[in-house]
Amino acid sequence: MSAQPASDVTSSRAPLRPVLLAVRDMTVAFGGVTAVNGLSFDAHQGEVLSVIGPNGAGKTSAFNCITGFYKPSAGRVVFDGHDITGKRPAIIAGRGVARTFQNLRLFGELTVLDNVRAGMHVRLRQNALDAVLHTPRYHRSEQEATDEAHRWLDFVGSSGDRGGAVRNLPYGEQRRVEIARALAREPKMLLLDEPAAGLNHGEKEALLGLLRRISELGTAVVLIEHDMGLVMEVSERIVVLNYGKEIAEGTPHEIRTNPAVIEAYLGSTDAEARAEAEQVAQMSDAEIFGEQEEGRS
Ligand SMILES: Nc1ncnc2c1ncn2[C@@H]1O[C@H](COP(=O)(O)OP(=O)(O)OP(=O)(O)O)[C@@H](O)[C@H]1O
Repeated sequence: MSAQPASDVTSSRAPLRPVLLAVRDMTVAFGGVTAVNGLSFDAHQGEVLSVIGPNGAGKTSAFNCITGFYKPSAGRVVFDGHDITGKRPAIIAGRGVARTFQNLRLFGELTVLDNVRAGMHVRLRQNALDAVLHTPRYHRSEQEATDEAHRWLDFVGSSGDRGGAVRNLPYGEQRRVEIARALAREPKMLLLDEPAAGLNHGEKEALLGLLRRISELGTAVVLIEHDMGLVMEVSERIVVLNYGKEIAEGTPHEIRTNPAVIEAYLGSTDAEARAEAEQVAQMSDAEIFGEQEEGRS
């Protein structure tokens, strides 16, 4: 199937790059709860797209369907021209989709380097015989993997001890290692579920730069995030969910001024969602967009 742009939503500044991910009429139901309700959106090659919405809006459920952890009850997911609807996570990962989770999923007892090398395992040119016999090819391939793991750790700005157990690193460092591991798969698309959660101000600034560097590699970044400052600064487009439905899609400026979005956040009974809305309301356009426009011109 050739992915057609979603027709039921509008964006005044449609990206010119080809569609990489096309989600169409996707519904996810758990018993009586419809977590995602007829969701359609596109993500384009190399863009940074954020998926936002109040708690329980269906963001993580949508991610879980795209990456094969849940099967949608209806609808289709097409990635890079392939129908991946309901396929297993390993198959979808093999197509070039990598992700991180809301809660860290690193191998805590393994070293930082081994965690990242685990991410590239699928790409290593080794066979079981090489591994058992420790052939020169095996040693070469192991050395290449180690060198590459160091490069990805440098890329994400990791400064912790790479030979020690990952669980001993501070939380923000572990987050970086998780992103390095996902990047080591050399994905076409990286989905990040709340990467800024638990980070301090400096770490969020570093994350912002990292997200831009990832998109400059040509990797599409799809982000679930509650930190509206980060979302508004880094995103080219934003998709907004509420009660499982898409209520808006557009540029940061369009989203920030969209009455349905303001209503969804300000009308929420969730204090965190209201705080997010206020955070955006208090930011000036120059604050949000000035630096971005400059950086991208
Ligand atoms: N495995 C599950 N079983 C039953 N209900 C679920 C399951 N996963 C999610 N839900 C429900 O689906 C709805 C959407 O949840 P989801 O976690 O996708 O929202 P979210 O937008 O990611 O929220 P948050 O911002 O809090 O992470 C919620 O009502 C949630 O309770």
